[in-house]
Order: sequence, then structure tokens, then C-alpha cells
Amino acid sequence: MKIRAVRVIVTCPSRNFVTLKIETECGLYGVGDATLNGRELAVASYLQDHLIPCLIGRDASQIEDIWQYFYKGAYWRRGPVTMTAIAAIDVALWDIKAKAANMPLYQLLGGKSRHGVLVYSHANGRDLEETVDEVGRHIDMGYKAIRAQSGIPGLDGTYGVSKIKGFYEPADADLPSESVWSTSKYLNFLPSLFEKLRATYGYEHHLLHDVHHRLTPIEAARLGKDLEPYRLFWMEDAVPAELQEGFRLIRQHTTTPIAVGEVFSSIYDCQQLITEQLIDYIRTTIVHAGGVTHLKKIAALADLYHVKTGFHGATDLSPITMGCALHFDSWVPNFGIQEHMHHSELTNEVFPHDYHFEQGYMYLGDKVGHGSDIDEKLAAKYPYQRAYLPVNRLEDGSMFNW
Ligand SMILES: O=C(O)[C@@H](O)[C@@H](O)[C@H](O)[C@H](O)CO
Ligand SMILES: [Mg+2]
Repeated sequence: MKIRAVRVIVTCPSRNFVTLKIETECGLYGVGDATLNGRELAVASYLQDHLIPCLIGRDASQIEDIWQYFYKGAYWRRGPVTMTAIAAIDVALWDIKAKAANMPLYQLLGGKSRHGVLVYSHANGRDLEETVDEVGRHIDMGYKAIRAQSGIPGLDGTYGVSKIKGFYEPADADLPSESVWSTSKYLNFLPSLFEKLRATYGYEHHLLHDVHHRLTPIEAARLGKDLEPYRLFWMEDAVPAELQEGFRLIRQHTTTPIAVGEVFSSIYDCQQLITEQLIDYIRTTIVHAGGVTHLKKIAALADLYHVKTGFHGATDLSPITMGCALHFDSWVPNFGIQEHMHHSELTNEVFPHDYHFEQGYMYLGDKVGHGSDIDEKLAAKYPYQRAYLPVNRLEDGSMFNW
């Protein structure tokens, strides 16, 4: 099954996406997501200028060998740009293999392990009251698990609080917008949000929260302890995770479950976190951590240490990633939960897909492959528009984590 042609498609239907399309001589094609929010063109160039010339003429069925070729053959290994590019190739090749086998991707992985994929949505508000109302709205929509993010008293805006209700896109400007952060204001406020949420809605629904890389380990330990009475499903990205051993400090002090990994690009970024059981959920994604081939290895390691999957699924991951992730989620034995943010109507038109939401779960159709595609004609109508993720400073102006 020789690879005849490979194309990088950059499009911006309400936000930027990079897609890779691999065509074979026998007429089968596969698509992969190569979107890295705020650095899209770096991945497009890595694919166009460095990987595609080595891909033409290869046998599309040799998924593992191609993965190893681009990982070991680069000399410069790992990192989000490299691993997102490899992921796009990998997902497109798995798409082709499943189409060639005339089966949905989950069948090729080992068949379904569950009837549906439990997902969590994003509820957010400018203040506590609005956030509590938004969580109620998501409960009414049928979600069993809801992430709650709120504006912080005394701070103008913060991570996770959308300007347009129901649609959150952080890459919001042609140059990085700047936000201001105060850890003390955040730590003073946050427990009251979850106290109010539990007092209002009880304990029937899973509640999640994304700290978004903004605490030190001991601050995260304190927050975890403060949140214990509200029994969160997880506290996400509490600390920037370059220092994996730093999570020992959090673990020593709190039983609040810990999730991390959406910014990771390889098994080496989470090896210590998993093998020392410092986390409960691994959030690495199909699009940023080397695709299906590498994610299978991460999930298998996690399974040995009681760590479950909890894949990132924000709107800056295209419906191709969502579709492929849902196939993986349907199969993987140590599944935890899948993030689900609604893409815009326009995005869904450019990326037709075969999954739907119903009463807190996502369900796959029975299309062969991973079931998602790109309408190239429509995509061509929406040229790339540079957009950066914000940067974050402390109140004294010090550069901080966004
Ligand atoms: O958990 C999440 O969904 C967030 O961390 C994302 O919104 C993240 O900020 C964006 O994907 C970054 O592009
Ligand atoms: Mg996150």
C-alpha cells in the first residue's frame, strides 16, 4: 500500500487547525490532526519541509516502522512540534489501515470495552454565582461530569472563563494578550466555589477543576486538602510538571485525585508520575503525544500503576483528534474520562465526523477508520489567521505560567 501523495491543510474555521492527508496508490486515504495551538505553522513546516519528503513511496501499512523512523531518525527527539507532526502521520496511517480492514478503528485496537465514552464538559462564569448557574445548565444538558472554572474576585478575567458563553477559545489575539494572576486571591476563593456547588447540586455529579499550571507543589497540596470535602473527580495541572518528583509533595498531603499531561508529548514526560503513582489520570492526547502508536504505550504503562486515561479534548484539538480519541477511549482498558468541548458549527462543517453526545456520554457511529474527515474545498475558504495563547504575569509584573 504505497504512499502516493501527502498534503498539509491549514484552515481557520473559527480557529486554526492543521491537518495531514495521506493518499495511497490503491485509492485509500487517511487524515491526521497536526494542530498545536499558537504554534500551528511550526508543525506545518516540520511536516512539509522535513517529514513528507521521507514519507512518499513508503508502505502505509508499516505504521510502527514509520513511527520509529521519524522518532529515532530525527536525531532531535521529543517535544510538542516533533511529536505532533509524528502523531498526524500516525493517526492518518491508522485511519488507512482500519479502512483497508473495512472496520472502525476501535475494532483494530481490540474491540469495544464500554457502551459509551463518559465525557466532561466545561462550565465557567465570571463569578461564583454565574459559574454555579452554568454548572446547572450543563447538568440539564445531561452531563454527568462537569469542569467548573470561575472568575476570581479581585482579578480581571482568568484561565477558562469564556468571553462568549458556551464557547471558550484561549488563542484570542494576533499577539499574546496579557493576563494578571494572584495565587493568594485564587486559593482564598476557590474552595468556596466547590462548597457552593456541592451545597446546590449535591454529590451526584462529578466535578473537575483545572488549576492550569499555576501553583507550587505545597500550594497544590493545600488546595487539594481544602477541596477534599467536595470530593472532586480531579484537580488538573496543579503544578507545571517538568519536575515530576515535585508531585510527591502533593501526594503526601491530599487524597484529591490528580490529573496531568495535556502538555506532555512523550512517555518520558510522565514515566515517573505514573510509576510512582503520583497521579491518578494521564491527559496526554492523540494529537500531541505521538498518535495512537505512542498513546498505546503510555496507556499500557499507566494501566500497571492504577492510572487511568483522561484525554485532553479542548476545541483547539480538531474533530479528527476527538474522533480518534473516542475510538481509543472505547477500547482502552484503563479508561477514566474524556474531555469534551463543543466545536463551532463551522468547524464541524469543515470536519465531518461520526460521533455524537447523548446524556453524558459520547457514542461512535460505525464508519470505518476513525470516522472523521476534512472537507478540503470548504477548508480552503478559511485561511490561517495568526493567533497566540495569552501570557500571564503576577501582580508585580513577574512573568508567570498561563
Ligand atoms: O484542560 C483544558 O482543556 C485546557 O487546559 C485547555 O483549554 C488548554 O488551555 C488549551 O487547550 C491550550 O491550547
Ligand atoms: Mg487543562
